[in-house]
Parts: sequence; C-alpha cells; structure tokens
Amino acid sequence: MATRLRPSSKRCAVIGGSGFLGRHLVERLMDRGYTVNVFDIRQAYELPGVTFHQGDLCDRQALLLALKEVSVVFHCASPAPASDDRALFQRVNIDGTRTVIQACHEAGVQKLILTSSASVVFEGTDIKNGREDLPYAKKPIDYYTETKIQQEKLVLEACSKDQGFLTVAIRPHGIFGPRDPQLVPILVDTARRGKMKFIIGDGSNLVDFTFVENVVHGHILAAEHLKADSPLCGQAYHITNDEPVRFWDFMSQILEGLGYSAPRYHLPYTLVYGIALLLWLMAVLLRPLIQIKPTFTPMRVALAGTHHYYSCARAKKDMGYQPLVPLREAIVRTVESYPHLRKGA
Ligand SMILES: NC(=O)C1=CN([C@@H]2O[C@H](COP(=O)(O)OP(=O)(O)OC[C@H]3O[C@@H](n4cnc5c(N)ncnc54)[C@H](O)[C@@H]3O)[C@@H](O)[C@H]2O)C=CC1
Ligand SMILES: CC(C)=CCC[C@@H](C)[C@H]1CC[C@H]2C3=C(CC[C@]12C)[C@@]1(C)CCC(=O)C[C@@H]1CC3
Repeated sequence: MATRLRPSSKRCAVIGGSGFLGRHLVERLMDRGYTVNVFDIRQAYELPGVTFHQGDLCDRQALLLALKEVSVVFHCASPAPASDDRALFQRVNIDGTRTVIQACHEAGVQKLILTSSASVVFEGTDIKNGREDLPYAKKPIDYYTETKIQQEKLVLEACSKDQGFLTVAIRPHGIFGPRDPQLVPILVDTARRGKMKFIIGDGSNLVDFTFVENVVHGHILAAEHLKADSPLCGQAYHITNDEPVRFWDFMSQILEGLGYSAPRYHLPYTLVYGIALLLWLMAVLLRPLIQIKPTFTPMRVALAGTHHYYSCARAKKDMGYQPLVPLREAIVRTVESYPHLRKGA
C-alpha cells in the first residue's frame, strides 16, 4: 500500500516562482533551508536544489504534482498589470486562485500565503498611512486591481482552523529592486523617449516604494508566524519600506543614478489627468483599427500624482516585521544592478 508522506514544514511551493518577486523569494527560502518547488507557466532560470514544475495554475492536475508533500504554498503569480487583458485577469487571478485553494486542500497543504497588493484599497485619491481596515476599493483603478480584490477575498475566506488550512495575504506596494522588469525599465524607456521632463502636480505627494528583499522578508515571516492560535489567520498585512518618499524624488534618484536628468517642470495634476483620460478614450475607440498603448494612462497619472502610503504597524505587531534594507541602500543597489540601462550604455 502506498504511504502518504507527512508534509515537512520546510517543504514549500512558490507559484509564480519564475517572476521578479517569486525568484527573490525562492532564493531566500533556499538560504533559510527550505526545500522549494517552483510552479510557473515558464521556467526563467535554473537553481541547484529547486524543482521546477512548468504549468498553468488553472490546471489542478499540474498543480497537484508540484504540491505533493508540501506544507506551505506561496502564491505570487499574476498576469502583468500592463497586459490589460480582462479575460486573462479573470481566468488567472480569480478562477485560477480557486483552483489553487482546491489543490491545496487535496494535497494536504497547511498554509497558503498570497501576494495581494496595497492597491486593493486605492481608488485614485489620496491615502495617507492607510491601515488594513480601509474598505476594499469600490471603484478600483483598473481591472487588474479588481481581480486582486476578488483573489484576496477568496484566499482569506478559505482560512479554516477546523480544517487545518491557514491563510494570510501580504499587501506590498511599489516593489522594486534588481531584475524588476517593470519600474526601472518603464522609467528609463520614458526618459529615453524624452518624456521625463515634467512633474505632475507640486511634487510633494508621498508614496511607498518597497525593496523586494523586504517584501520577501514579510512573506517568510508571515509563513513562519501563521499558526492556528496566531492573529494572522485570515488577515491581510501591508508590507512596505516604512519610509514614504516623494514619488518624484524617488523617480529622480533612480534617473540621476543611471545618468539621466530628473524632471524639472511642473504640470497641473488635473490637466495631465484630463489629457490621459482623453488619450485612453481615443485608444479604446480606435482599438478595432489600431492598437495604441499610451504612456500616460489615467491610472499611471493617479499613481504619480497622489499620496498613497500605508502603515505596516499590524505586521510589526503580529509578526515582528521591520524592513531589512533601508530605502537609500535599496536605491543604490537597484541602480547598480541595471548597468545596461545607464545613459549611453
Ligand atoms: N511588482 C509590484 O510592484 C507589485 C506586485 N504585486 C503582486 O506581486 C506578485 C508578483 O509580482 P511580480 O513578481 O512583480 O510579477 P511577475 O510578472 O514578475 O511574476 C509573476 C509570475 O507569475 C507567472 N504566471 C502568470 N500567470 C500564470 C499562470 N497562469 N500560471 C502559472 N504562473 C503564472 C508569470 O510567468 C510570472 O513568472 C503578483 O501577484 C502581483 O500582483 C503586488 C503589489 C506590487
Ligand atoms: C508605487 C507604485 C504603485 C508603483 C508601481 C510601478 C508603476 C505603476 C510605476 C513605475 C514607473 C512609473 C512611471 C509613471 C507612472 C507609474 C509607474 C508606471 C509615469 C508614466 C507617470 C507619468 C510620467 O510623467 C512618466 C512616469 C514614468 C514612470
């Protein structure tokens, strides 16, 4: 008779482990002595000791192979926000997350840690030191965020002490660091096209940018503190650098670090937002004829021109979270990691 091995508490799976955050998480878990299975639709790298399972998380059978004898699952897979594909967000973030939960039950997984997003409460207007008890956005800024809300609800509602299945959601904000395919590349691309000359608004809006290693630290602390008698069960936690920074100062430091000029001229927020709305409308109307991807979408203008920073007091209290890498060092390390994006390179 086949015996079912008891899952080891140090055997985990990272769904989305080929991605930016996922790969940093995998590397740190390995350092901490975990055995790691990666599940992803693509295999982006090889790492001794890591077992790769290539597949779509909507495929329960494929997932089950990766979750065999695993006790902790980190779910950090999602289509990229820029993909702007409604059907894909629905299929992966909502239906796929249901499949992940079902597969965890079937495989006897004990803990599920979801990478959610602080944007689940953001509606495009100021949030200052927002706590986790803010209501979910009634009008989320985009469809990606709408599906992140549904995804977080599904995971937190699945938490069941009786069934021995515990869940928690981590809400990072503005993740950056080496190998990020989004923030620095978008910024440099915009600068190279000569479009990084303007500051939207008066430039005083504060935002959280969170170094990837701090986000990873929050995930691992959550996994290790998630127990039936802990306050983490079924809860969401903001994980930030705990150093809100002016959006435009942060952008300028990255740009200047890479040899580009920082933006200098101010434009009124409402004017830029209005133009972005108009461009977006035109892109929608012209979609049957041509595909236009404007740099200045209303969502991006809102992100660049409003305050949005969050308190991580709950994570400090319940899991002893403190950022490991301060912002200044994180920016230096990030800039150094992109030699190929330096001006003139
Ligand atoms: N990057 C950021 O600033 C923030 C990211 N997040 C969340 O963090 C998580 C990780 O984000 P990143 O690492 O930045 O993204 P990423 O795009 O680098 O990684 C996502 C990974 O998920 C995989 N994936 C996508 N669809 C899949 C599917 N159907 N089946 C299996 N794997 C699939 C991709 O292949 C990719 O490797 C996401 O859930 C995202 O929503 C939350 C807040 C901010
Ligand atoms: C804090 C947070 C949620 C960051 C997420 C990352 C991206 C949404 C940003 C990374 C680079 C940013 C950027 C802009 C908007 C927001 C980002 C895409 C602009 C398009 C805003 C308007 C400009 O003047 C140019 C900016 C380029 C960089």
